[in-house]
Amino acid sequence: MVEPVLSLQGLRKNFGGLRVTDDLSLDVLPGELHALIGPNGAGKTTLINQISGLISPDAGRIVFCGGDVTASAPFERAKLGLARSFQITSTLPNFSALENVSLVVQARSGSSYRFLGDAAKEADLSSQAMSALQEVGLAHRADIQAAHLSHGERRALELAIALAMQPKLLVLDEPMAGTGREESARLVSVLQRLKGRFPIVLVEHDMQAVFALADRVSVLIYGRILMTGAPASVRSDPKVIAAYLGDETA
Ligand SMILES: Nc1ncnc2c1ncn2[C@@H]1O[C@H](COP(=O)(O)OP(=O)(O)OP(=O)(O)O)[C@@H](O)[C@H]1O
Repeated sequence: MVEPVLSLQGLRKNFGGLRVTDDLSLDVLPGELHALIGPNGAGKTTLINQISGLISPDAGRIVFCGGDVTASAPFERAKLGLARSFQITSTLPNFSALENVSLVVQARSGSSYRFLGDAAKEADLSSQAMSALQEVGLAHRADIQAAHLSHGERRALELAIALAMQPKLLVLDEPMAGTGREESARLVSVLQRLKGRFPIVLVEHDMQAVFALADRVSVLIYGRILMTGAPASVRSDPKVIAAYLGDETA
């Protein structure tokens, strides 16, 4: 049996009297792009906040790469390789695209630069950061301040930052939100290229993107998984159509 990279086991979360995560179990397998879809208020953000450690579940367990991280802080999970890219862009606006990625490469590499001189260190940081920018199609914008990038380019920059972290799991919270049709298509093709290298959990309302990218889709309704399956079977499932997709499949 394949060991899941991430295993959510019987998670439960209440906000006051409202049960937002309801005995939820879900496995993310090596290399898969696992999309999480569902109507507004279904509990998707609350769930990924529990995965990244911003919110503690009231009950249940979160196992990441074989270890129990239920009680671990977000930075501890990040150190283990759990990378999350936020719904609201989180780049440093006054730094160039290259500097934004270089900072992450530097933080990750840490003490491995101890024996290098400043110039060699600088060159190595830049070349690693540049190759992450290349992978997301932003190399030609390397010297532009993040504040001056388009919305879609900033989303791509976030992906480059996530790549530079060399994650064991990448959690993406609505990467297509606020992007136009063209930018969204460009992000889909970047994700097409990245997928398979590490598992990705993708929360996204753009169903075209979800069905183009996902290996498996989980549908969340009222804090519960209604169904997990291949995109084609989810898309044609009467329960899913009734609860969420409606006309979107037409
Ligand atoms: N900190 C909180 N305190 C109280 N209620 C909350 C809190 N965070 C979320 N909720 C409620 O929990 C429910 C699920 O919210 P959540 O943001 O997880 O849904 P979602 O599926 O991500 O929605 P969307 O697609 O609109 O982003 C909603 O009813 C929301 O109002």
